Amino acid sequence: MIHFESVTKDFGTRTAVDQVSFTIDKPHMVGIIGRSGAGKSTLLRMINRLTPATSGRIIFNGEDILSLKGAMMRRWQRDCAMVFQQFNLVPRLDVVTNVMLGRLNAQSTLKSMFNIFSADDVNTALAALDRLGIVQEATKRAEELSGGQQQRVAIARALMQDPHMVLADEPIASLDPMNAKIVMDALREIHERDNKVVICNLHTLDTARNYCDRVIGMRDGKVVFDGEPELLTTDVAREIYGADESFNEAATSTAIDTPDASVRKTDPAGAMTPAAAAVV
Ligand SMILES: Nc1ncnc2c1ncn2[C@@H]1O[C@H](COP(=O)(O)OP(=O)(O)OP(=O)(O)O)[C@@H](O)[C@H]1O
Repeated sequence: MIHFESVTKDFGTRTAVDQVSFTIDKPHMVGIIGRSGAGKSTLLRMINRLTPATSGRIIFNGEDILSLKGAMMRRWQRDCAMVFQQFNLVPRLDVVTNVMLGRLNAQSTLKSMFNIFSADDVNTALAALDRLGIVQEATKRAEELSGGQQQRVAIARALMQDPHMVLADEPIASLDPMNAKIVMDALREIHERDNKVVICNLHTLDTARNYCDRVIGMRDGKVVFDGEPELLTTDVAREIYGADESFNEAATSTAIDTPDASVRKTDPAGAMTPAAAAVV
């Protein structure tokens, strides 16, 4: 599906991502972990073309997406929707318009300039908000919502792009554990129900273990671990984080409580329960 070949990013003399190669050949939910500065965000931003790579190739459907330009590049950016730590909503715009902004790349410049959306756009946006359990907030301004709600709006906006894959750059880093769980449940549900690749940068080991099918560990720009979460032992984690014997996993925990042992084994028809969605 997507193949990384010696992908490298230098910022001046600093190599943020160093010859990274791996393949995602199944619609997995992939977690990327590592200490601050390991290169996680830079890697994700290169996929989405927000940060230009220094060298290497990222092949998707036989095409090197790092060489796409103009309309083809914008098309690719629509195909791999990005969710950010700080949500990146337009605070004064209402929620449903924020969601419809996910369609901007798909319509004419004139329509985009005046935020002209069709009835179909409105209905699709409302359906996305409904799926995320926040359709009742559709007419509120984005700034009136809690952080967890705003992140769900951002995910609805990503869905509006009808992407091949969703990239999430530390989507729960600004959230409390309850909201973190709701947002991770939502990403997992998108992965399971729509069979989409979700690549998620995470600070916390327990979240990666609970939600991801595959975990990639980065250290100093290099991939130092790539495997199923079951293989992510404390020793391996110590290696990824470059920590000594005193390494305490709890220090990387968001304490997300997953009551049913593992959400990775939930009902594929809908991992996010309305009850969970209604809490925020
Ligand atoms: N625009 C930039 N200019 C210069 N250096 C940068 C830039 N962006 C990132 N870096 C450097 O690249 C390295 C990797 O940064 P990156 O943000 O990718 O790491 P990260 O693993 O996502 O960290 P965090 O978890 O703190 O977000 C760091 O040393 C960082 O200082």
